[in-house]
Amino acid sequence: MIRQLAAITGTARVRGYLVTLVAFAVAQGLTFTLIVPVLRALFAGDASAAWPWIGLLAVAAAVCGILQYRQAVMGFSLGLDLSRSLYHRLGDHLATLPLGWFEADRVGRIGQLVVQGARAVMGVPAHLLQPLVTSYVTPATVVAASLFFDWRLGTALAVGGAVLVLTYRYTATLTERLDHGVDAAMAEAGGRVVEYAQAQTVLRGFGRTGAAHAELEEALAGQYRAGRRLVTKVVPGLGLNAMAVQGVYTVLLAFGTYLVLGGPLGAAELVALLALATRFTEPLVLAAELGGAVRIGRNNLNRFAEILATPALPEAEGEEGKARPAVPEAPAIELERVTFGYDGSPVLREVSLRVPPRTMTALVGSSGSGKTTVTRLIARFFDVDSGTVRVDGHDVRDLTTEDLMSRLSLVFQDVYLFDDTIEENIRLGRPGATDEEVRHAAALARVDEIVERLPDGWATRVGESGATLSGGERQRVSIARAILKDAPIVLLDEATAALDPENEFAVTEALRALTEDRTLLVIAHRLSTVVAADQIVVLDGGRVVESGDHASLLGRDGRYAAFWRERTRAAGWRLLPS
Ligand SMILES: Nc1ncnc2c1ncn2[C@@H]1O[C@H](COP(=O)(O)OP(=O)(O)OP(=O)(O)O)[C@@H](O)[C@H]1O
Repeated sequence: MIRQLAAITGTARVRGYLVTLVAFAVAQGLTFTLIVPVLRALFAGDASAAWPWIGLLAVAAAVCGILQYRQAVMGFSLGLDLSRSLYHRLGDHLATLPLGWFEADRVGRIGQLVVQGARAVMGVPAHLLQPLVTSYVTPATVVAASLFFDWRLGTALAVGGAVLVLTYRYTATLTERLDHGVDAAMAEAGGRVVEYAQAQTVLRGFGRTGAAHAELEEALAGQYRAGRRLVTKVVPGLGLNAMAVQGVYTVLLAFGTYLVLGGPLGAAELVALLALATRFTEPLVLAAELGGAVRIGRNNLNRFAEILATPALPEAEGEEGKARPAVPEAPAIELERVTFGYDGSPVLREVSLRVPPRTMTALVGSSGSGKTTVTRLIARFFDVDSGTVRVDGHDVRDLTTEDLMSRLSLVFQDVYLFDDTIEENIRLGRPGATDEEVRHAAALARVDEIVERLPDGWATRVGESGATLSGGERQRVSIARAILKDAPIVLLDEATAALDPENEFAVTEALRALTEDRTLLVIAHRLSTVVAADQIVVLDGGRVVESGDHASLLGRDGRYAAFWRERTRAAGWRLLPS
């Protein structure tokens, strides 16, 4: 855990904190132990011999107080720096990760980690390291200092301490294994509750009202079972710990009394022994209780470390803000024998296609044939396994992210709108755009019609993820963004969901404004788009099986002709002889 902390905030900071902590714990142990000479002098009736020790005790207590203050300040500031540094490093690293890494469940987990995990990690120095270090160093100092004053006293405390540490270690291992089970069961139950809440529309729509949701019930039962197993182990463990404390205490008392009666130990030492035993067991009990919290802290640090260790896409060298000129005569988009798989098995196999500048290419194919994957590779969400993806004649790996993205507008189906005004959501397309330019793009995408209906017009916030807008309206805002961005190449995934006639018309108009005089690669779902394309590329099982224009492909009577017949039948169209 210390190594992980050092990796995040720097070795020197952590080392400085640990040194202060150890100094504080030693000072605390010495302060406790100085009671021995004081008591010894007082019991001997020699007050003048007691005063120097009392003076030393006061100095040690003052030093201890100063060090305690110092380590507390250092611990809290280290915690704050830790969370700040984690946020920064996480933010910097996320910006370099492949876009394809950001799947919905990952984003959810990052959210959880940032909110809960960072808070837990923040408390690690002050709430975990401090008690842990003092729990062991203070008793060890007490033992060492007692040995100096009286070897029998020191030996008795050392043996008692060792018995307690061993007992606590044993009970900790009993619960440690079960802790993992409880963690997993709690995570599963938490996930199921969230899923249950999110799936309410579906559940109610299919008559599954009330609490009857088998997966949730099973997860909650699993959590209960894991909790019970933990209780059955923890309670005996706690009992064993308590018995060990009482046992050590009793044995120390009996042993001390025996030594006093036998002569070698004085009453002062016996009182000191019992007083020290009390101070001594407290930190050890605390250390035993901290086991679970240490594991949680370590797990959270591990989760952060895992994200930070995710390799970034290698970034090409290039001058900031400077785009490479397009290679003359090169296709705007070119895939050359591209093979790619998300997790090993290829999803695209030897795919080659060329999209000349200012033409429209339609990608068609059955669900899962790889259409979306082609567009993701062009936008470099991932790097290809083999082959090359070129934009304006350059391998996308040779373009900086900024340069590549300045050439592309992505209009995909999962439109993300921020909880801000429509205007600001559109401005995301080009942050430096003037109000007039934003309004102009909005008008071309027919977003101004939406704004007229909103209660506060342009100032209306669209809610989280644009929740107050319909699917078609959200898409129009995303098209307005792309119009404002004014990139020469547009990658478009046409809406599959049926839009109402008004939205359908508006979206078609908006797309016309966006795609005019641009290079367009579209995952086509509408037959009118397919017919209008300069080139149609048919994908099947990750391979290009046919390409050409509508008439030539129909004439070939192959896969495309079959696709066309099926789609026209489904849409209620009749295929007219050409
Ligand atoms: N992030 C991912 N991780 C793993 N596999 C994926 C991922 N995205 C897609 N796939 C798989 O890759 C294959 C191609 O998916 P892709 O989304 O490119 O197809 P598609 O032709 O666009 O399908 P659809 O028309 O249904 O959107 C599918 O088998 C899919 O399960």
